[in-house]
Amino acid sequence: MPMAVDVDGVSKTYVTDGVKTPALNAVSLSVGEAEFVGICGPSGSGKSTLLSLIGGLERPDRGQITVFGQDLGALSDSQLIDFRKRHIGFVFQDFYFLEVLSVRKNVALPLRLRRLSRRQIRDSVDTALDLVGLGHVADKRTRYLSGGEKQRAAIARAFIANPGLIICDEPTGQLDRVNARQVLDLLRALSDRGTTVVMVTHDLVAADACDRVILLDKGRVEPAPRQQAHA
Ligand SMILES: Nc1ncnc2c1ncn2[C@@H]1O[C@H](COP(=O)(O)OP(=O)(O)OP(=O)(O)O)[C@@H](O)[C@H]1O
Repeated sequence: MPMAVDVDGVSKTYVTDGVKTPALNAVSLSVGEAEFVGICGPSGSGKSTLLSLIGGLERPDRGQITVFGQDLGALSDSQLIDFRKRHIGFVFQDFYFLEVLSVRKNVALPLRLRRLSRRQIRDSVDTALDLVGLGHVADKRTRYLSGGEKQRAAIARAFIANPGLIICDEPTGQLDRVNARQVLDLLRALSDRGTTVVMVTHDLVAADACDRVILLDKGRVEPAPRQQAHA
């Protein structure tokens, strides 16, 4: 399977007011193209740090992160921003919507950097909103959406520019069972059509929806549990 993400010997320590907090320690892992991978582990184990390093939002102290064959460490800050815009979609718990704008305008934002006509943007946004079941609220301001609707709008915004990789931090964390299922089904559909999905989650149902789960503990990857031999 071709690899979408390669993390090789990555360490990260935060330093705040002279206090060092190790977050990741010699982490190595790979995620295949179109794989849907969950990252689980106790609070403080380094899940969000790993996600932001893979997403190129932060840089590691040591080690190498390669996304679709590109060593992120070899890119300047502006090249990294450009790489993120072209290849990575983000779904965070805080939605970072421009709340005074409509759902349609928020979802269209990643397309504004592309040379597309208004008509092409409108068609893409309509298709994306239909896919996440939000066509009927396209002209509402995002501040008036429910939690589940906001999460689905965030997913539409993450995939509208067709990135190869989508990373999500607790996308079902604040949702009831029905809305969580819808979000997981959407992420599965994206993976089925070739998008790589990496998702941090505490939720067992969400973890169960993944092709594979990577366990972190105290900044290290836990070895995958061995298959139990049945008597
Ligand atoms: N910006 C930061 N500055 C200082 N320390 C940080 C920062 N971000 C994370 N940390 C620390 O790094 C460690 C790993 O944090 P991280 O947020 O990656 O864990 P997590 O597994 O995502 O936790 P949670 O499940 O609670 O969100 C923790 O000890 C945390 O306090």
